Amino acid sequence: MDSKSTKASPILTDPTPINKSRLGIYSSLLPYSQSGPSFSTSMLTIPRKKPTKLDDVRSNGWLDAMKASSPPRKKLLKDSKLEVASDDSNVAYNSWMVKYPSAINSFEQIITCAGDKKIVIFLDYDGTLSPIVDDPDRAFMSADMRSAVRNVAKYFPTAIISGRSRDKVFELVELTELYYAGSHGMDIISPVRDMLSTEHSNCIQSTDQQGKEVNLFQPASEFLPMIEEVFRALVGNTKDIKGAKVENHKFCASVHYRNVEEKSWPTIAQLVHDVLKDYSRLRLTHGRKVLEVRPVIDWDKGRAVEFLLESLGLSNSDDVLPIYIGDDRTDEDAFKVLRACNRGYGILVSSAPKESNAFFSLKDTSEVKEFLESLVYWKEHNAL
Ligand SMILES: O=P(O)(O)OC[C@H]1O[C@H](O[C@H]2O[C@H](CO)[C@@H](O)[C@H](O)[C@H]2O)[C@H](O)[C@@H](O)[C@@H]1O
Repeated sequence: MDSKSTKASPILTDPTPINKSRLGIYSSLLPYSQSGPSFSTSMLTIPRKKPTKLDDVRSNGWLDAMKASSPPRKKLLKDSKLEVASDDSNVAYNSWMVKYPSAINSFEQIITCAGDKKIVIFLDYDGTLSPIVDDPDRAFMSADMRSAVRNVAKYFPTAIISGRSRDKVFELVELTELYYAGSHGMDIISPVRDMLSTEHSNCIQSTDQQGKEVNLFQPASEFLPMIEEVFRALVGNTKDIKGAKVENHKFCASVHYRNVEEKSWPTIAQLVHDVLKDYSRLRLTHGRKVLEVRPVIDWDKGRAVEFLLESLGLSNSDDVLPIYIGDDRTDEDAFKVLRACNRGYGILVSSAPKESNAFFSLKDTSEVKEFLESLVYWKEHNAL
């Protein structure tokens, strides 16, 4: 393996105060700020409440984020009150779709805009290619979805960008014709390009499972032992919480609370917080009923999209139309990149209204499949 690097590392040597804010622990929100009040205390005596065990996660916003982290599953309608509520949510969803139109209904508009441009497809995995299920180990992709992705990849360069480890997502997708980025884009396999490997630090030439020469880019490689250590601590700390599950995704770790009783959410959040407080170079982000622990580096799914476009020789080009389909908060970083450079489209998969940087929406994984199939049909029947 030949490691060449010249460009600055994306690793941020973050000073502690910034890390605290990244963790959501703003000093002004802490019950007992170390810095003290900015006005004279001789004028005013503020009675201070004794901190309780769960104050950290109540004050830093983790709990609110956890409650809002995934749309509730549809309940069976048993009475008329629920029917009214359902009608209301349909109205809310339909008016939300004015801002985020269906990518299926807007298909003509999308392909008109594509014109002769080269379409590049980026796909998230969980909630996009496989429906959200209770057990992350059983989030399988249907055979029809696999076939839709395989067909899309015949005509358009296609990459999967997942929060899971690259190996895990490859095991689930099983398609060798795609490019894969695991650990929220912190572990990327891309085609060999000499120019690229000298521009990015931590980019090395390697071989993939099929023995093909590839570029392996791992901007957070130095965090590997730290994530392993934190993973063990998280497993230990949460072992008595019924339903909790911790996954090691190589450059990040996930703590799932989907199967944990809601009354124990403050406890699990506090236990994760207790581990993280000793790691100022790690931060926490929120996914769908999952707390995600990741390095404080200037790298995310958006940067991964830019990197992959560059690896494919398709960056800075007006004849390229990237389309990114994803359902999660981490996908917003990719939507933002596409919106900021004013090319390509983010498509949010959501059955509930939520603010997004995407341009279009799809309701669920079956609509994702339909959209991918439409692209293939269009390519086979209309494109040159
Ligand atoms: O970037 P993604 O490919 O969407 O991965 C994000 C997380 O996905 C998985 O968790 C989510 O899906 C599970 C299976 O449906 C579900 O049980 C869980 O509640 C969801 O959060 C994965 O297990 C996580 O590690 C990923 O970070």
